[in-house]
Amino acid sequence: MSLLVVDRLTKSYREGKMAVNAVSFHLDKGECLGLVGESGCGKSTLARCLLHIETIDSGSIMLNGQPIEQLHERKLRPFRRHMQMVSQNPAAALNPKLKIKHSLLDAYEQFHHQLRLKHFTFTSKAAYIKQLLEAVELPASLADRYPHELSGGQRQRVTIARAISIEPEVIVLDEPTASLDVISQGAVLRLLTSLQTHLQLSYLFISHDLAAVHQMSQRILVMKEGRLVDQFDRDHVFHENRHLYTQELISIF
Ligand SMILES: Nc1ncnc2c1ncn2[C@@H]1O[C@H](COP(=O)(O)OP(=O)(O)OP(=O)(O)O)[C@@H](O)[C@H]1O
Repeated sequence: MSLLVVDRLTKSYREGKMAVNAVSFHLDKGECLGLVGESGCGKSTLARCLLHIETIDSGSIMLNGQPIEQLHERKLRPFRRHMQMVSQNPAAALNPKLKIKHSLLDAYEQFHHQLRLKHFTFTSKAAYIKQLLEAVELPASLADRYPHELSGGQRQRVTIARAISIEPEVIVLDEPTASLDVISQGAVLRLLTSLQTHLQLSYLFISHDLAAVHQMSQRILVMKEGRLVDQFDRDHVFHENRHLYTQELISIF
């Protein structure tokens, strides 16, 4: 059974203009599914709909076989811990007034009563924070700093640490390296791949960059103007049957 099944998900902001138009796909356990498309094609809207940050117009979202698209906060809670997001702007994702250690405890404090951690252990706040920082290859000394005292790459590692802190099954990675320089981008992608293996995570990896999507993903979805126009296994990227739009993306690959 697939972990996440999305069926004909549709979202419009304004009458007649679909940001996401009847998008269907599934994500299997342990898989990294790539979603590529140019700016404005609806990738972030799709991500926000999956996380219930946006309401949807129609369609369904099944997580572990349960439909979640209509659930309201109380009933949604048990599912929220299974799906986390890392977004493109770590500066906006972290509260500037909180020290890193407090941001890292945020998800644990919300969900601790329903957690049974397999990889991390919570013996004390300090020990837990140390494990999380280690997992994303950051020094423990960063725990007492504020977000503005970190580099962009370090901040993104903190948001990744926060996402994995409650050991979700799915992480939606929405352009996780968009704000980073090329060297940090490579390092963060390698970290994400290593965490995926160690923590048995499933990713929906969203990017406008086909090269990054190709590096990370076993299967790739291509989105254009709100619709999925192509999907294929990683090894079939150069196949002659690729959609014209995919071929365009490949030409700038
Ligand atoms: N809050 C909003 N209100 C109205 N329209 C929106 C809103 N958010 C996005 N849109 C519109 O929906 C469409 C899809 O935007 P979205 O941000 O999902 O695309 P994207 O592929 O993630 O782009 P980018 O990579 O630049 O973030 C665009 O036409 C955008 O202008």
